[in-house]
Amino acid sequence: MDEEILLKEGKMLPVMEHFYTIQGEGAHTGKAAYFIRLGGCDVGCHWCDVKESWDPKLHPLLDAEEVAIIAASFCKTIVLTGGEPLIWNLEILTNKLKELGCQIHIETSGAYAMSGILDWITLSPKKTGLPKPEIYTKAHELKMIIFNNNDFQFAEEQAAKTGENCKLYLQSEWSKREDMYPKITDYILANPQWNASVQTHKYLNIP
Ligand SMILES: C[S@@+](CC[C@H](N)C(=O)[O-])C[C@H]1O[C@@H](n2cnc3c(N)ncnc32)[C@H](O)[C@@H]1O
Ligand SMILES: Nc1nc2[nH]cc(C(=O)O)c2c(=O)[nH]1
Ligand code: SF4
Ligand SMILES: [Mg+2]
Repeated sequence: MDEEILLKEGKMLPVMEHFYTIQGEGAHTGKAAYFIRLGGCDVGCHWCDVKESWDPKLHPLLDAEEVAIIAASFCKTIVLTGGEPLIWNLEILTNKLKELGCQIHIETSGAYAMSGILDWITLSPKKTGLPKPEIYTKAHELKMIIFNNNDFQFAEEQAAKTGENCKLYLQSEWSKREDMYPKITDYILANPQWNASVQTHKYLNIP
């Protein structure tokens, strides 16, 4: 079968890397998890910390079920990330992970249609590629990146679209952390429905 069909069916996926580490961000910070990072993203965040992921052609096409088997052999908490993982059909990968007893988390901008079985959805909306409307009420946590002062307003606009049980996080863009965490702190103290998220893995020097 040709590559295009295998990708469309989700039998093969462009995998940039897969690794066992500790979830560094959001509600599950501190939890051991196996990360599967899929290549491909056209959302274009100028501060993206994984620009090497953007071109899907640079990453090998791997058999989705084989990757699932490797991941589940390390840990039953799996984080799908990228790149933008929802560019791809996640059905075969997530069906296999469920068969193997995994809880499946996803890190997504929400800019593409949902697919597969997802137990925990971390939605991180971007102005350059807004989420599809259907994902807002499905998200378990909203993680807004604060790069400048205008991003607080954008965070509120996005939070207004989420469901009532969605946890709300503000996370500084990494290079702006010294400027932005004091502002994020003041904001959260005045608006305690928000929580702070920090990229703790970057302090721990782990992947
Ligand atoms: C690399 S993205 C991959 C998943 C998906 N494309 C997304 O943006 O949600 C994983 C997480 O890292 C965040 N992120 C990316 N670059 C960052 C940076 N420079 N500082 C802080 N967070 C960043 C994203 O907003 C997202 O929550
Ligand atoms: N440790 C660790 N935690 C993370 N949480 C979200 C990440 C991502 O790049 O999606 C990430 C990552 O790259 N490493
Ligand atoms: S959507 Fe995610 S992977 Fe894509 S550029 Fe933005 S932060 Fe990077
Ligand atoms: Mg990361």
